Amino acid sequence: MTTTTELPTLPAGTAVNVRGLTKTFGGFTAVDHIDLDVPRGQIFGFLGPNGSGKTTTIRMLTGTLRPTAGRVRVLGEDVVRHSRRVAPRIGYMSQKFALFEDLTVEQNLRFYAGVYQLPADRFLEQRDYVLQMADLVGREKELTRNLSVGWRQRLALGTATIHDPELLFLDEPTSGVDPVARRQFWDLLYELAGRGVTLFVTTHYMDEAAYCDRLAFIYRGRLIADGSPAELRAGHGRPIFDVTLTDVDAALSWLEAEDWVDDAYLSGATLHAVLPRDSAVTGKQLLERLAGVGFADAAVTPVEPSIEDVFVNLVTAEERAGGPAAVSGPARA
Ligand SMILES: Nc1ncnc2c1ncn2[C@@H]1O[C@H](COP(=O)(O)OP(=O)(O)OP(=O)(O)O)[C@@H](O)[C@H]1O
Repeated sequence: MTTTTELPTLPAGTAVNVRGLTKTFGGFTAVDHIDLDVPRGQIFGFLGPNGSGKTTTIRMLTGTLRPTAGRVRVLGEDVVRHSRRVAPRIGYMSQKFALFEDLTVEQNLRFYAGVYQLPADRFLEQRDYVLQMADLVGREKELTRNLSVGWRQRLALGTATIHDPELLFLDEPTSGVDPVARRQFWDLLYELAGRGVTLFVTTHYMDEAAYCDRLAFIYRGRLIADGSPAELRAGHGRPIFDVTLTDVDAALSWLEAEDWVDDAYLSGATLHAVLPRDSAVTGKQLLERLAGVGFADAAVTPVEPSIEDVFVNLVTAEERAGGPAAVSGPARA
């Protein structure tokens, strides 16, 4: 049942404050007692694999889905009780880009300005800003259906910000676009953050984590860590070696079976071998052991943990501790 008691006062600098947020669909728990605090003016990255509960969380934060339990406060308002007060102050760019294909770029912007009841003069001001910010100047009259995915993504950002929101939720905004367009899109997000907009961004691209001020990891509906990228990396605390060689699959199997190796997995084209926190095994010894079992062409380099390493480590720990059985739940109702 949703809590309806008055909530205690929050520090002024908090954009999102969530306690015990839970959503169940039938017998399946998609979001499981999440606590979150997002400071104003920050880029907050909400990371997790497909089906981990990111969209369900965002929908509860934006007031479009009622929580099964828990408290949600956005910009100081209780979203469950006062979603109408919050709506004009937030923007939401959904995973599927809610754009009208048969309308032009400008008509889409005008439509969303209408949804937010922007006065005509304010619309003109905001339209000019959004077109310039999203680099859409000159494309005002183009039909949305004729735009490439990258341009649609920019237009979707434009429609989500046409009313100049204080807080913007972006659900996998860079999904399905090439790495160059992804990088350029992040530049747009930095521009918005530079104007003081708080950004809550979900992604399953681990490299995008580095662009965020603060991160939270969700896995199977549960929050398994949060902190700044530096804090999360420092918390990893175990030696990692990058292993390059020809027979990656065989080396992976061998490393996984060795009891002096904590974890081994593919990281891009190379292998990462994670040793226990108190391991005395050096890179040179690891190389010798690999050579000793026939991996003669192996090269070993010590590396600092990336955010992906941190996430793999957390997921492994969660699984060893016996988390819920399946990442995917039932089909959507
Ligand atoms: N309306 C619904 N009815 C039943 N199950 C649902 C519903 N919405 C979401 N789910 C399930 O809840 C789980 C979390 O889904 P959610 O969309 O929040 O994940 P996600 O992390 O956003 O992943 P993706 O990026 O793939 O959308 C999934 O197992 C999904 O199938």
